[in-house]
Amino acid sequence: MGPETVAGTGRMELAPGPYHNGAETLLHGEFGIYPSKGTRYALSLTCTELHIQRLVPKPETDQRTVVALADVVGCHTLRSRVTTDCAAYFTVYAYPLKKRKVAMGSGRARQRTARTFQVDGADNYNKNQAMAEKWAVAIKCLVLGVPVSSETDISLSLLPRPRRLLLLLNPFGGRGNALQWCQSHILPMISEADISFNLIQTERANHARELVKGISLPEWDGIVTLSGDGLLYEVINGLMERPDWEQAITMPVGILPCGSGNALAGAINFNAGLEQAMGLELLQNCTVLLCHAAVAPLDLVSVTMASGTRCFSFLSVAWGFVSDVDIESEKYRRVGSARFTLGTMVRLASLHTYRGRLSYLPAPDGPAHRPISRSITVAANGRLPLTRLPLHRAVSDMGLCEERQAFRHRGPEPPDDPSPSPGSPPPISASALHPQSFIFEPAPEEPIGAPEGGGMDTGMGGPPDDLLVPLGQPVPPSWVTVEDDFVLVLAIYQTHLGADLLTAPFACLSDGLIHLCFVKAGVSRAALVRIFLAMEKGTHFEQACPHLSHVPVRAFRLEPLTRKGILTVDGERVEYGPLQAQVHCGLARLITGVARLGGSSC
Ligand SMILES: Nc1ncnc2c1ncn2[C@@H]1O[C@H](COP(=O)(O)OP(=O)(O)OP(=O)(O)O)[C@@H](O)[C@H]1O
Repeated sequence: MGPETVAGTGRMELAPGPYHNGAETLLHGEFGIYPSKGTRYALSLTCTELHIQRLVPKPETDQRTVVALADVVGCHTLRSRVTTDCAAYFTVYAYPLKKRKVAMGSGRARQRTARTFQVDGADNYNKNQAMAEKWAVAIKCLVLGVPVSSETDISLSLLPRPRRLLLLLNPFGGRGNALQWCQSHILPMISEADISFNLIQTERANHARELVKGISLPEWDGIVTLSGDGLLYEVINGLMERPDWEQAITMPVGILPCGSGNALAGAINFNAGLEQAMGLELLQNCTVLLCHAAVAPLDLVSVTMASGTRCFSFLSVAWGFVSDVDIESEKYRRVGSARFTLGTMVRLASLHTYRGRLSYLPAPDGPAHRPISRSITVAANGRLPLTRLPLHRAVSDMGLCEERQAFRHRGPEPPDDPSPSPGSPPPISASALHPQSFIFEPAPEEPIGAPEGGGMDTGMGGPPDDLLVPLGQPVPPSWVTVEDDFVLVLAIYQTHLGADLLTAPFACLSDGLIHLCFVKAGVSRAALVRIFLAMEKGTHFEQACPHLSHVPVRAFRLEPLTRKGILTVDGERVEYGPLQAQVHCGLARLITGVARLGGSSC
């Protein structure tokens, strides 16, 4: 069905129906375009798309442009500097993925499009402005996940107030181009999304950690790191070290990948259903998602070392091949993510094995979802100054100026429901993927749960590790122990180990599971290479390599018996020696940009 004249109005409008694949049309109207060339367009807005159909001059074909709202970051209303112009305007900012010719890389990039429509149906400005605002509000609501239907009375009061984000940038992350990417790609986009921000460059390791320990949290709607995974690790641990950690850790955190590994960004990209991406494409994807505001619960794993040090990890604990490559490849940092390929080749040439004892508490068939009561208070007693970029050049150059929109507070966020999403994939059961290992302490009849004595209290902040006993004591009888020679042991809780390494495709952000993966000695170099190559697509488990095992667990203990080695937590080197860990389901909140059941907005 094509455009039709709506009776009584004399205006060409798009009618809902098969034209929009059956999706409900929320708004439709006919507008000019800016700069004006006499061209007229019919616009139709559904929950997921903006359809743009040229009407005058009539196109020879029935071609229309469809803008996916998933690619839209914001919409602004504008007015002409010419006072006699009674038209109002609105601009839609979108970043669709486009193929481009490049010598290397994926050959895709998001390209900014800013389309400005002229609302001129009425003969006075106020009426045209009200219509432009209605469109801008509807588009922004859809981008932010505010429910809108054709019955909704669309007005400014539907919109939450603009978000305030604390951006922390490590100028030395990855290849050191975080600041440049921030200025050229991130800040223009988040300004178009009406996000206020304060950008702070870290000056040293642990700066971000100290900073988040001291900030006034109600001033912010989220803390976002512009670096690799290491800076977010600092933020998470800084929040957990606060006396008010229980409230602090509910602060939504986000990541804009400017590091070399970018594992969590890879997981966020995957969670959003986007194609695997690297470099600038991944950064653009994550920035678009950040503009979409949706927040999801994120599992944290509490890791305790022999010295009693406890930290909170969102990604992985690694020993052997993975941690060796990670730390030894630091010296190739200038080549960016290729440092891992280089490091892998060097390590393969001198493949080490490590003897160790690995004990774990297998996960029961269902995911470990423990609801955590949380609420966020939003106050407006700004302490750190908020900065706002001047509006994007393209707007001010056009002879139009930005409308000031009076955003109204919607009051404090209601407590969100951290209950499991019914849509999440079922967990892989321990029995389905049980490793062919020598088991020391089988005790299948023991109930899985807290050990006698109620678990371990570290005396530090954070929730008690109710599944662990002190490192000096034997693991509870319900645990399984494997003693062997390993090439690598990797406890991973997100899908990705690097932006292009889909290591645990079955993992979810908050499935309450630690995916314990290990490769035992005896694996050939060729088989190991095949595993890592297949990991790019996440098909390595389909190879049925007898040396590769995966067990979903709730807690584990790793006791290295080889004297020297490297242990990492989220890619950061930690003391070498015994350590143990347990998962805390959905303890943190991650800005994912994709609304899921149980999620919320920041
Ligand atoms: N200004 C700074 N100077 C030196 N080190 C810093 C600074 N800011 C942060 N760091 C430290 O740099 C380390 C690396 O940072 P980050 O992990 O963010 O980048 P990366 O290593 O390039 O990325 P990835 O972890 O994804 O490989 C972290 O341990 C962090 O604590």
